[in-house]
Amino acid sequence: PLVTSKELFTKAYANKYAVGAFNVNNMEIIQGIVSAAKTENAPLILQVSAGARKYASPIYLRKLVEAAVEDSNLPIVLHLDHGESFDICKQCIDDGFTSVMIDASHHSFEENISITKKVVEYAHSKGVVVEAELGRLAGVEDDVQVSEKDAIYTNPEQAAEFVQKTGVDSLAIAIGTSHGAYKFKGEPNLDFERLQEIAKLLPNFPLVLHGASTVLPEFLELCNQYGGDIPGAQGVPEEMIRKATQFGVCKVNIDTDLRLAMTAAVRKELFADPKNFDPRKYLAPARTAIEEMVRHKIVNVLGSDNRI
Ligand SMILES: O=C(COP(=O)(O)O)N(O)CCCCO
Ligand code: NA
Ligand SMILES: [Zn+2]
Repeated sequence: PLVTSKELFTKAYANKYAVGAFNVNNMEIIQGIVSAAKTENAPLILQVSAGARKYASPIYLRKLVEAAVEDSNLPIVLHLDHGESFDICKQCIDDGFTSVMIDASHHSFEENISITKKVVEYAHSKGVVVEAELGRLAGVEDDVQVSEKDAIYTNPEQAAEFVQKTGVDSLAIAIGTSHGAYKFKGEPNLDFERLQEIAKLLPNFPLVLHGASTVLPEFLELCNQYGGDIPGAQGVPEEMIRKATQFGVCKVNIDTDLRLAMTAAVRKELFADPKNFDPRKYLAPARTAIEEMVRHKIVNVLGSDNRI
C-alpha cells in the first residue's frame, strides 16, 4: 500500500537501518527499483523531484507509482523531493503524495521555520508527513572552505530548536555531502561528530542524508569506456553511509548511483549492437542495472532487507 514514512522511520530508528529513497523519472526506473525492493522485502521511498514532474508530468508519475503499489504490494512512500515552496508541497499533498520535503534551507533560519511550519500544518491536516532541511549541502553549489563549514553545515542546537518550533517529521542535515557525482575535491569525509551531536539533541528523531551516492568506480569506468566523459567523479564511501545509519539517519537519498548504473548499461548495449534500433534492447538492460544497483544498496548499505 501507499504509506507515510512515519512507521517506516520508527522501525528503522529502533533497528538502526535506513530506508532507501530513490528518485524516479520513468517506467523502467520505477520497475527496477520496485523489483529490487520486492526481491529483498524492503520498505521503499519513491521520490519525485520538480525536474521529474516536468520531465514525465505529474499524472504519469502518479499512475506509475499506483501501478507499482498494486503490482508489488510493498509499503511504498510517494515523496516530493526538494519541494521549493508551500504551493508545490500543497499541490503534491492534494495529488496523493504521502510525504513531502519543503527545502527552505537557503532562506534565513527564521524564514525556514515559518515556511516549514506552514507546510507541516497543511500536511498534518491531511495525514501527510514532512521533511525539511537545515544547513547547506556542500560541494557542487558551494565551494566549501573549512572555515565556512559552520556557516553551512547543520548546527546541532539550531536543529533541535528547528524541530521543536516546526513539528517537522524528519530533518535533512548537512554534514559534508552534496548532490551529484563530484562530491569531494580531496579525501571524502563526513562530519560524524556533528551528526552524533545532532542525534544526541534529537533522540528518536529521524534524520535524512541527501547526496548519499557513492559514485561506484565500476560504473564510472563503464560509462567512460563506452563513450562517456565523467572524469574525477567521487562520492561518499559506502561504509560512511552505513556508519551514518547507526546515528539516527533513517532515510538515505540515492539518485546519482542509479543514473550512472543506467547510463553505463545503455552505453554498453548501444556499443555492443550497432545494428539495433529497438529501444527495448537497451532499456531492458538499463532497468536490470537499476534493479541490481538498488538490491546492492538495500543489502550492503542501508540494511533495509527483510524489514517488512
Ligand atoms: O540527495 C539527492 C541525491 O543525491 P545523489 O546525487 O548523491 O544521489 N537527491 O535529493 C536527489 C536529487 C538531487 C539530484 O541528484
Ligand atoms: Na527529500
Ligand atoms: Zn537532495
